[in-house]
Amino acid sequence: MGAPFLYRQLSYVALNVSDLSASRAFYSDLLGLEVSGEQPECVALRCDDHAASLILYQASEPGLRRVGFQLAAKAELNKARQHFEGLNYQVRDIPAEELGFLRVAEGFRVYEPTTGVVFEYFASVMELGRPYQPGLANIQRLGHVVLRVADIDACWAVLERDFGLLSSDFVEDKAVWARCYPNPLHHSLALVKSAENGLHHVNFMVSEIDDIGRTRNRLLDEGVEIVFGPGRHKPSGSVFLYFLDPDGMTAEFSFGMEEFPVEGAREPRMLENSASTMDLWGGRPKPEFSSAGKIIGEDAE
Ligand SMILES: CC(C)c1ccc(C(=O)O)c(O)c1O
Ligand SMILES: [Fe+2]
Repeated sequence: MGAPFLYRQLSYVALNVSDLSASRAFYSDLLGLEVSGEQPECVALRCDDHAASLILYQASEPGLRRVGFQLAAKAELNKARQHFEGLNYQVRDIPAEELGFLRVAEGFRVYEPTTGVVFEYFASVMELGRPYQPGLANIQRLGHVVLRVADIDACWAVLERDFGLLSSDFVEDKAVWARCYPNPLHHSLALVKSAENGLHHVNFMVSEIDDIGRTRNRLLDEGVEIVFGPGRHKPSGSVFLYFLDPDGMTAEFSFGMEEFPVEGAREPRMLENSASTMDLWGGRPKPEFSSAGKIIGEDAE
C-alpha cells in the first residue's frame, strides 16, 4: 500500500522542563541553538532557518510534550486529516492562539494511542529572514526523536499503519528506526523497548565530525554529564555523543547519517541485538542514559 500522506520533515520537538531559564541557557549558551521566540512560560529555539526546532515549556515535570511534523504540501495536510478522521482518531486543530508562536499557518494534533505522544501536523511553517548561524557547534538541523516504549510491537504497528512511517532497520523485540517518507534521513523517529513509555532522547545533527569531539570537551569543562559516546551507531552509520540536559533528559549530537532514495530504497535490515549494534566502537552507556522524561499525555497539556 502507498503512503497515506507525504511528509517533509520532523520540524520540532516540544519538551516540558522544570526550570525554563536553566534549560534555555543549556540549549542556547552551551549547545548553540538560537532563541527564536519567547513567551513567559515557553521558549522557542532554532538550529535551522525555520522558526522552531525545539520548544521548551515550563512545567512541574520534565518530559516530551509534542512532536511537530511538516508535511510536503497543503494537499498532504488535508489528506492526512481525512486519513486520521477516517480511522476515527480524535483530530484537534492547533488552537488559534498557538499558531502565532509556532509560526505555522494551520494544522492539527492527534494522539498516538499506545504511548499518548501528541503528533502535530502542518504544511506551512515560517522561514525566518535571517539565516540560522551556527555558533558553538555546527548544528545542521534537528535530527530525530526516540521514544521508550513498553509495547514496541503495538506501537510500531500503529506508527506504520496509521502514521505512515517506514522502517529503515530494526532489532527484533528491541528497536525500530523509522523514516518519514519521502524524507531521505535514515530515521526521524525511533522506538526502543523499555519497561515503561517515555522520552528516550532528542537528536541534533552536526555537519563536522570535529563538532562531536569539541562538544564532548566543552561539555565536560562545563560539568555536563556525558552518558554515551563518542561512538558510531551501526544502523545509520552516524558518529554520536549523548549527554544530559538540566532535567536529566538525554540529548544527542550526531554526525553523518545514511540517506534513502525516494524510489528503490533498500529493505529494512534485521540487526543483531548486541551492544555493538548500538556502538561499533565498543562503548557502553551509563545507567542515566535515556532514563528521564515522561510522555505528557492529553490531560497534562
Ligand atoms: C542507542 C540509540 C537507540 C540509537 C541507536 C542507533 C542510532 C543511529 O543509528 O543513528 C541512533 O541515533 C540512536 O539514538
Ligand atoms: Fe539517536
